[in-house]
Amino acid sequence: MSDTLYERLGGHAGIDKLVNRIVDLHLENEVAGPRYRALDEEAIDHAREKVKEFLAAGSGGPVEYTGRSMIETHTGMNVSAAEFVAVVDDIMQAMQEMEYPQPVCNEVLGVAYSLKEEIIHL
Ligand code: HEM
Repeated sequence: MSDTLYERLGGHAGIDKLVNRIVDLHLENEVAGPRYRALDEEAIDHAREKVKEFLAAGSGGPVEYTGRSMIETHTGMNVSAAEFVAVVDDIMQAMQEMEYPQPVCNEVLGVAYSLKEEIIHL
């Protein structure tokens, strides 16, 4: 059997490092940054840990996602399509910096994009 996406992302350690970098990029992001900079440290830490769980569980890792659904989380924010693209750009930039192979980047891109309707304009 081929490796799960979780394994190709480097398992717990890989996802830990990847999501830390993604959230750092979000905080600096010109388009999406204000959303994250508005959170206090506790809320950012919480979101960071939930995103790690979400990615680990969703990629086939031995982890249970204990956070809220994407619809529940993002409802009331009225996230724009531009903010969505900005967030996906950060994910791709972090993955490129960490030199994941292109097929792994493409797979994560596909997963992220599939969530668009559960995140924007809610
Ligand atoms: C594929 C794209 C995305 C994924 C997988 C994702 C995932 C998540 C997860 C797992 C959480 C934590 C849920 C919880 O607290 O239980 C979260 C929180 C959050 N997300 Fe997203 N998100 C995405 C896109 C976006 C976009 C485009 C924005 C807007 C710029 C955004 C803004 C936020 C904010 C501000 C929080 C913190 C909410 C709070 O503390 O109440 N997210 N996201």
